[in-house]
Amino acid sequence: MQTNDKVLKAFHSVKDVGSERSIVELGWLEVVSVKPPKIVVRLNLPNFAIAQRGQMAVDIRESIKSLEDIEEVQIEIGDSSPSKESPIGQAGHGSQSQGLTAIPKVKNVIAISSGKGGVGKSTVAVNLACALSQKGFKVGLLDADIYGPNTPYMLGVSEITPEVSGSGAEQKIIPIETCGIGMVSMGLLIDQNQPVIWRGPMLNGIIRQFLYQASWGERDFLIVDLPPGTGDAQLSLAQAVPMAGVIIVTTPQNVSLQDSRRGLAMFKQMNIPVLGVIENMTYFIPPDQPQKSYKIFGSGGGSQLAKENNVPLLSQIPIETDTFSGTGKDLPVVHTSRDSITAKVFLELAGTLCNALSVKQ
Ligand SMILES: Nc1ncnc2c1ncn2[C@@H]1O[C@H](COP(=O)(O)OP(=O)(O)OP(=O)(O)O)[C@@H](O)[C@H]1O
Repeated sequence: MQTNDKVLKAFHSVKDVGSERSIVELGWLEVVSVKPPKIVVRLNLPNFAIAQRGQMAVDIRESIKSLEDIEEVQIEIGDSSPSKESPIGQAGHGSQSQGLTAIPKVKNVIAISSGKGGVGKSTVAVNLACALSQKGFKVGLLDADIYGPNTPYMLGVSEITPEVSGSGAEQKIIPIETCGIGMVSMGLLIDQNQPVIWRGPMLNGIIRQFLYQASWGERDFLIVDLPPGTGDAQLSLAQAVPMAGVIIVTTPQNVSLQDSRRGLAMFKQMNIPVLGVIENMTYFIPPDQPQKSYKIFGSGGGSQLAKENNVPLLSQIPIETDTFSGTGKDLPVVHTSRDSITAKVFLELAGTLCNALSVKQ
């Protein structure tokens, strides 16, 4: 029989990246119960270390292999009681700390969100995923935007239906591997002719299925492209999985700011780290005069939103014709035109993100 002390010893190798000290020594890990073959532990992380929880969950799972009789570990986050879900619509008061389940072998879950549609959220999600993959990371992309699932088009795989492995309760969706990333889109599995009103309620249940019943395998990053706004998808995701954080995409004009503010406030309320703001369509680069740039949508929106919320402005992305995707045949600019200004901006963004999350490059 394992004692709490013996169990704690097994986790001495799980460390805070910043101080390189064990989370046991730092007092961030508590053993809640030991009932072989299962143990329950609780991670009480200070704010500055929250972004590491995905990696810590993976390391904790790895560490239990050294414990006799223990095959399963349930990881609670924060000082909450086990697995109580807040009903949709009432969450938002620290709900990211309740009953979360990490995806095995998936380290950093990053959501890409925006206040309103059409600002380039999917463009950012797809190109950021490709940029991280070009840096040598294993990257997954979950397109959770059931209202406008664009990523299959942006990756040129809209005609492909993902394969399923196993049978019965063991069935798993196999991500489509393309452009260096593994992608699963709800759009490929939900009938797009079905009225939107039916698709909304379905979302709550299936977002978990896409998180846990896709065979993601080992991924350093899982980028989640959320629908615009502050709806069920955001809440479902926040209540399911520990997230490294969320990135808010906005455009330079002030009109998109009000919606972005609302979105950002919601994530903050749910204790999800806001990693920063990305301003898309900051300036237009004419294809025939690449040395020129025009601020056709005004300026200042991204930096204002970042400043108001005390988060960094992570990146300013230009408008380039190579980035535009509209035909289902245009692959992500980071994949097709590595020398373009936009590809370089995305690669820089990937580096900034790794630094912010203390991920070694
Ligand atoms: N920086 C850019 N340069 C050129 N075209 C862009 C850029 N950003 C986005 N676009 C184009 O604008 C359109 C909308 O972009 P995208 O689908 O990424 O927005 P979205 O915020 O995800 O929209 P939705 O909320 O409808 O899913 C697409 O055709 C995309 O190719």
